[in-house]
Amino acid sequence: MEVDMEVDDFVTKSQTFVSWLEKAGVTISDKIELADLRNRGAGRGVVARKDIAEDEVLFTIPRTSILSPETSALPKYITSSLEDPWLSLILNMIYEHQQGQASKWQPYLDILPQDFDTPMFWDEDTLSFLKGSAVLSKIGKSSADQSLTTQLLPIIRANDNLFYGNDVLDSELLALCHRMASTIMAYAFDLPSQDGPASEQEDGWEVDSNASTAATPKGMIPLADLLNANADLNNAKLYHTPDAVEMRSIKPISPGDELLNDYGPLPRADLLRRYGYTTDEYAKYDVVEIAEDLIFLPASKTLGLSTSALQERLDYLEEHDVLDTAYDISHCDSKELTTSPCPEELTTALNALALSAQDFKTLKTRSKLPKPDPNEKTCDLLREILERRGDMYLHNTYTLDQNAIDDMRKNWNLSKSGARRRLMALEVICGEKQVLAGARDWIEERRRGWSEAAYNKRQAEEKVDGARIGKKSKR
Ligand SMILES: C[S@@+](CC[C@H](N)C(=O)[O-])C[C@H]1O[C@@H](n2cnc3c(N)ncnc32)[C@H](O)[C@@H]1O
Repeated sequence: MEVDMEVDDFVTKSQTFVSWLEKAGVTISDKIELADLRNRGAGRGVVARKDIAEDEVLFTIPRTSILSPETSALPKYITSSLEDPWLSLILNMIYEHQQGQASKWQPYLDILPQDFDTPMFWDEDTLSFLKGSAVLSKIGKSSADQSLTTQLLPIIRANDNLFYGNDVLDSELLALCHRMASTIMAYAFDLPSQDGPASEQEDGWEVDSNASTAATPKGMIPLADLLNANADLNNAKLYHTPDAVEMRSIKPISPGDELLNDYGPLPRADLLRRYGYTTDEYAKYDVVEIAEDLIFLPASKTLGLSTSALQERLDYLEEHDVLDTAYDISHCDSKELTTSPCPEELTTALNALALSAQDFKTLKTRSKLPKPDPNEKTCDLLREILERRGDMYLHNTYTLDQNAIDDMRKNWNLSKSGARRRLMALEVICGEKQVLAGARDWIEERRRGWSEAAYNKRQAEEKVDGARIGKKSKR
């Protein structure tokens, strides 16, 4: 009975939303429709009803229907003190949410999620399944609590004529702020300025996700944000025109196929942190982040560098923009020895550390950097660094996790959020361990290449020497 009511509610909300879109001036191609994808754990999505060619407009949304600080009925002066566009949008969404039926966006707000699977909402026990992943330090619950509490709550309290905050506890308001923040993280788009050169383009311009900064204005774009994502099957893209946004196909789409956006090359840890889900298609973007404290000091000890010598080299690398607080190790093909799993900056830095005092002095005099290609010494250092990094996970092997994942996928009830979250955590961890294992294999392969080359060289030298001796003895 409860399930049926839930189904009805889901369907009714979808229908009300679709009727609202029409009233809001959204034009939708008759080749697509909203779909219920809960059976594959993907909520709502948009699917093709008919064949769609490349570069067809799938829907157009007037800028006036985008929910943003520009369009919300919340007076502008309320958010004028907020420099962060995220905070501004959170406040505008809270305002529109509290307006209920009086809000222009109510049918849209009604279909947005109220619960999230992002680690921000996990309990400590479930979070412990992510042990070892750098994502744990990026969840940022306490810093979010801090900025929401110190920047938004006072504005809500001070404007009780606009917000319904007075009969609500701080903890409830904070929970509402978090809900809106998480919605924005998974649903909002960057909104490029209406002015500027891009608006002169005739065909509209696509949002360049690389150009996104913390200061780029954000907005909630109804329907555009109902597209799910797939790193491999991306077939639609959002374009901006001066007065509207358009979703267009970027390849032919067949009836029944889902319209899929691309959230960018996100490792599964970030997909989980921002969107609260993981899929295998994003496994290729998995990385292992290694913090500097696991790298330079331990490497200097292995190399027998004094503290002052280490500092001198780090200062030099800093001057040349090579130092970072952390480096990402990525997937690699261990047979493809030219493509390293380590970023060039890391290899360059380790090569600089491994130089003799005299060679480092010469490098400095010439104001040069070592090549980013690892040599035998740096490979040894890298091997140690990867070992140390691997020790941060619960088990330094991924077979155990892979078995657990297979078991969970087969036998666990994944409609329960606890089970789902544990599975996603394990997928993240297992992916990272696989990256580490690949990097280790790559290093071993490289070392094998060197040993073989050294062996062949020795053999060749011995042959030459043998021939010489032979010649001598003949004489
Ligand atoms: C921009 S919304 C897409 C619309 C969403 N499905 C809904 O029902 O509201 C992003 C959210 O959709 C879900 N999602 C997106 N792509 C997915 C996929 N390939 N598989 C499962 N869930 C996905 C995630 O929960 C994510 O946080």
